[in-house]
Amino acid sequence: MLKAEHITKQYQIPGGGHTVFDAVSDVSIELGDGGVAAIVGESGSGKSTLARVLSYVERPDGGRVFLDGLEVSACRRKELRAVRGKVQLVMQNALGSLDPHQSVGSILEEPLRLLFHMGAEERKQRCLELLDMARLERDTLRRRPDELSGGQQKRLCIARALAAQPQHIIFDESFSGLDVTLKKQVLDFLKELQTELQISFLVITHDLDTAMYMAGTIHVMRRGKIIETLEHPRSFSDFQEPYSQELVKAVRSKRRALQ
Ligand SMILES: Nc1ncnc2c1ncn2[C@@H]1O[C@H](COP(=O)(O)OP(=O)(O)OP(=O)(O)O)[C@@H](O)[C@H]1O
Repeated sequence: MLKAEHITKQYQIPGGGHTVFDAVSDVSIELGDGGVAAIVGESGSGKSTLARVLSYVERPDGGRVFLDGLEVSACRRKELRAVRGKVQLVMQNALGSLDPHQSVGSILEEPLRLLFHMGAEERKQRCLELLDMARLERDTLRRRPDELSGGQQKRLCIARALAAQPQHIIFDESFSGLDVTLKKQVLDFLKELQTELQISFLVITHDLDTAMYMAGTIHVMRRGKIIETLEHPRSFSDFQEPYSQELVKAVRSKRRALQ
């Protein structure tokens, strides 16, 4: 269970001297083991900042983050080693987050060596399993990331996240930049994977449609705060907050534009 209590994260206002603002303000959220949740909100609402705090890439300025009862937000670097890899963050820019000089094989082998100290033969075997899980051809192993399609690059990022044997994977706008058909393929693949592995997924998106398609629990975020949380919404009309209704309108107009 990943649990955040009263998280606040501040940044300096650009050009504002030492004046700070709350990018995330008093957010509490719980991610159970298994299941899919989503955070939806427009650009700048604090979603990525919260994702970085939840995956202990950044420390909060206020509040606490717990993983299975361990207060990770208070852990020193050395203490974090025990839980390294348990929360994985998959970013929007797949290619940018992959080393272009490394082969797919060495990208996948790195976490296996660092986290599990696997020997060469075991690593090779595990890499093949990871490719299978991510529905990538086995001969992908020798290729470089820039030789893969956009969809394959996303799958590689997912395979790399899976290499760490995580309990939670946070997908931060990981599906934007894909065309409609490819996006649906990736989302369907993730749903299958989640059912198969029972890892908890947190999907971060500005698109309410994606959130509804993927998640059982939907948190709506605005100006650093979670303003509405719905469990298993059946339709857009379940959303009550006026801002959530604005997101609904955005989905409807996007659907009209695609017709
Ligand atoms: N490292 C940083 N330093 C200073 N300000 C930052 C930093 N990271 C984010 N911010 C600011 O914090 C606010 C929230 O940004 P964040 O990226 O978390 O929003 P978001 O909802 O993920 O947006 P998007 O959907 O565009 O990625 C924004 O005003 C952003 O400019």
